[in-house]
Amino acid sequence: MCAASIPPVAPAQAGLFDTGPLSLLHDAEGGVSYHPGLIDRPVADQWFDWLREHVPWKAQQRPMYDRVVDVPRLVASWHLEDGGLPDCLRDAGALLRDSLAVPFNSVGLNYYRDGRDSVAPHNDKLHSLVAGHPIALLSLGSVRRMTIRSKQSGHRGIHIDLEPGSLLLMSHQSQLHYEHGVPKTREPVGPRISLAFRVRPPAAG
Ligand SMILES: O=C(O)CCC(=O)C(=O)O
Ligand SMILES: [Fe+2]
Repeated sequence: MCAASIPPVAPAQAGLFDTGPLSLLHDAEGGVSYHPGLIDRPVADQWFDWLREHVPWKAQQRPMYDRVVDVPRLVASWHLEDGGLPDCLRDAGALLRDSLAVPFNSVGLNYYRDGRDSVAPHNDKLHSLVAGHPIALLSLGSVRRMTIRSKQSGHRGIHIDLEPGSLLLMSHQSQLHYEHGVPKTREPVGPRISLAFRVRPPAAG
């Protein structure tokens, strides 16, 4: 079980978001914001260790032009109602649902083994999201840098270092106008896991 020896959820000492959210982009739905220290570091580390070892990580492939290429990270996903949902994912989901008042019902996990793993610039697929609700990315493990860039050419991107225990909140609307990604790096970075909480329409699970 994850987090068996500690309280199910331990938001940072000073309270949820008290360590200072950073507003990165604005729109009518809250834009994009960064919230360091959502989860206390020892809890974040314990969740990371447990998930890394116990999640049935999947290597995926996808077509690219006339080839099939490896997706450069490992993934997993759960519906938050699933019986086999690990405790720490249930706790993290409950914390986010309660504190943000968003009915998150799914979590997608990304495992970046080292600096060669990445996610290319993209927006999350809007057809499999319920409009009006944000995407919440909870980071565990090593720091990785995210780049967020306007889809309009000529705009410089924003770079944000995603620390363990932090939350990045992206509005649904932001997915229309911005792309986000975690580029590969030659820096000697350790492994990182991100938990992406979303509100899926019932049919999409
Ligand atoms: O690892 C991250 O923080 C980003 C993951 C992501 O963009 C996604 O799962 O769609
Ligand atoms: Fe994404």
